[in-house]
Amino acid sequence: MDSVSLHPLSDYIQLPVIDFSDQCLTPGTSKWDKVKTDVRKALEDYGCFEAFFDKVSVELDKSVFEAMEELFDLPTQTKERNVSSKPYHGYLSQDIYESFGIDDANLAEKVNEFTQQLWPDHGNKRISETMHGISEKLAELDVMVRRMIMESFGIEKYIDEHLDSTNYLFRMMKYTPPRPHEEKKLGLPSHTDKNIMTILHQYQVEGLEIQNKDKKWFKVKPSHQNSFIVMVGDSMCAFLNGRLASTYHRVLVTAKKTRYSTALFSTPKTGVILDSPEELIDEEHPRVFKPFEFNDYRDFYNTEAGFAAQSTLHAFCAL
Ligand SMILES: O=C(O)CCC(=O)C(=O)O
Ligand SMILES: [Fe+2]
Repeated sequence: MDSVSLHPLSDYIQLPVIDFSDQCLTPGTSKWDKVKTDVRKALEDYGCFEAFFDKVSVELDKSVFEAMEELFDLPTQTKERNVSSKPYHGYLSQDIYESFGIDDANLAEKVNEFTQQLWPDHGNKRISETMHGISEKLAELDVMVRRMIMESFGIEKYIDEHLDSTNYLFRMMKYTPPRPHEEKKLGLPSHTDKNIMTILHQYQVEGLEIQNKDKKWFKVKPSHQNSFIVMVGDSMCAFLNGRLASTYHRVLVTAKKTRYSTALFSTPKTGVILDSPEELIDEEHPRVFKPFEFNDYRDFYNTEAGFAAQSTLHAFCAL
């Protein structure tokens, strides 16, 4: 982990805010095309944007927050029962950072399996419904954004195949506040997400920071409670032949309050080979990456070389 003392306190950035709350936001409408243009521009400029999305109601948001408090309050031994066959998909704990993971969180039975890991007798219906509820809604947002991105690059004919080749991981994060004598603490070091797209949400306590094109760090402060930060991951970057870059981000905690956040990651399914459609490769845009399988990429990230690389994606598969 890089040393916190190297990080001066960052300024705030106002990311583009894009409104996804319109019930009539459907493909083919002029409203859709306008939002699509904004999404493409924001992702070219920042690799991320703030989505205003009121399909996640204030009540649901509150239930997710309360459920997280309850989950993280469980004894460590219980929390460690959240395991997954995939590395880094289960319960993790390192220094001030702790997190749970739910594979295929948009499917009710998979979320039930998660609560059954923690409460083997009868699961936890309330928490299952809450976590499934938010994952389902955020998956809708993810699908809209990916559809817009693909349309904007003229590769809409691959949308169904692309959507079929991915699944969702939902993670819940807790960051313990720095001790009284500490000004700040790095909760997550600088990284790009390895998956396709990520939708992040922080609960009241800030800490998420992103790097802009000039490599300067900025604190992200969403402008609404119903805001979600939508980010390009390395797999989307590779799929688009590098036409959108993934965003470097980190969590630097300065507040004296516990920070909770959630993330929905759209992720390539096991066995799927990530390759750019031929429409995105021409003389002006030569092929940037070799095709790859996502698990191989994640395994590479877990090696010393992969973790140390300035860009894991380039180190792994750049031509
Ligand atoms: O907690 C956050 O806001 C960010 C989490 C994150 O970047 C990640 O889990 O990859
Ligand atoms: Fe991340």
